[in-house]
Amino acid sequence: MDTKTAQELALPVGVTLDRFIMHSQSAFPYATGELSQLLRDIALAGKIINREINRAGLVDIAGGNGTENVQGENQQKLDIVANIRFIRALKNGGEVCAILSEEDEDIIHTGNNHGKYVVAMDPLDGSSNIDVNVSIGTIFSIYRRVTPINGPASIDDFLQGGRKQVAAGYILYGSSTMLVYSTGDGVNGFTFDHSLGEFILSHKNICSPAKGSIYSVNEGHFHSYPAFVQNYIGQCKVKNFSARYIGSLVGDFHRNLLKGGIYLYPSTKKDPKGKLRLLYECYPLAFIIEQSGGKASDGFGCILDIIPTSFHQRSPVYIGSIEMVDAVVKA
Ligand SMILES: O=P(O)(O)OC[C@H]1O[C@](O)(COP(=O)(O)O)[C@@H](O)[C@@H]1O
Ligand SMILES: [Mg+2]
Ligand SMILES: [Mg+2]
Repeated sequence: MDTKTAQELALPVGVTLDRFIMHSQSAFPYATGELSQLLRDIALAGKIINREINRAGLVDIAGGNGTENVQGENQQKLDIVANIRFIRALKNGGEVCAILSEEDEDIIHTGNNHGKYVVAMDPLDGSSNIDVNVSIGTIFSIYRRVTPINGPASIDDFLQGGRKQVAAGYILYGSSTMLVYSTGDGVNGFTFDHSLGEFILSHKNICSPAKGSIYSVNEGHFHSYPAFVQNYIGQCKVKNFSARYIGSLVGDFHRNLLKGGIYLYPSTKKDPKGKLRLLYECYPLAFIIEQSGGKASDGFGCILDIIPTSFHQRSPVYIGSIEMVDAVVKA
């Protein structure tokens, strides 16, 4: 008979997100728990959206909705479902006084005027991949409000600039579901354990490798990219780098964050400002990549130093391993 120790018989389940948040909070003696609660609300919304995504093909929430968002893009049903689920979770959580979403033109006031935080979000990233079972995600960015508590939030709360984010992250709905975030003290990743219904710490203190050999860019637009980008793509081919592009920013970003690589969405003749949105795509991922030792540039300077002027403004973005981002802007 093979006798096992208690430890072997009952392997620890690992550190739950809840415990990790509590532990991180205890490092800040004056913390009052609102940001911790907000992170839990985001995790809850992520679990609900994950469930909706997993069963989208079984219930009638797959495909287009026949409506357009403020960007003039055709909304997928899941774009709208994810948007509603996130807004509801943040409203009910009580810590967020206002939300800016890719799917809505203007600020969404939650009615929690006592709330200290505002959230900018891309509820469903990689919409073109929803119906074809390719990884998609949610991206979020959190600011402490600058307008007085107990009054309504305003545009000033959202146009503070990327370096004023107090936390940011994403949820990746892929072969596993992961929540990756930072509160300015390193980057950690949590994998969703369906059987427990818990996010469990699986990637502690993620560091972006300084070098990489993966480049992610839509080469279909090659001829309308600026010369330095065309040069850089040429250099990647000469060096036999691997081209990996799934068309979901969160999925491409996450792979390159772990393995080393660069994601590029340059300006094009059609979109001189690029495609991606500064406040809820570029800023939050730039926050994560800088916290992990990588870099995010618009081709001229750091993404986090761009002064924001409008809710849905776009920016070219080159993000990933520091030596690769330095190389593209010099190409
Ligand atoms: O089809 P393209 O032009 O390569 O663009 C793909 C990019 O656009 C996006 O889908 C934009 O995000 P949304 O899906 O949230 O609108 C990114 O996820 C992706 O990297
Ligand atoms: Mg997006
Ligand atoms: Mg989106």
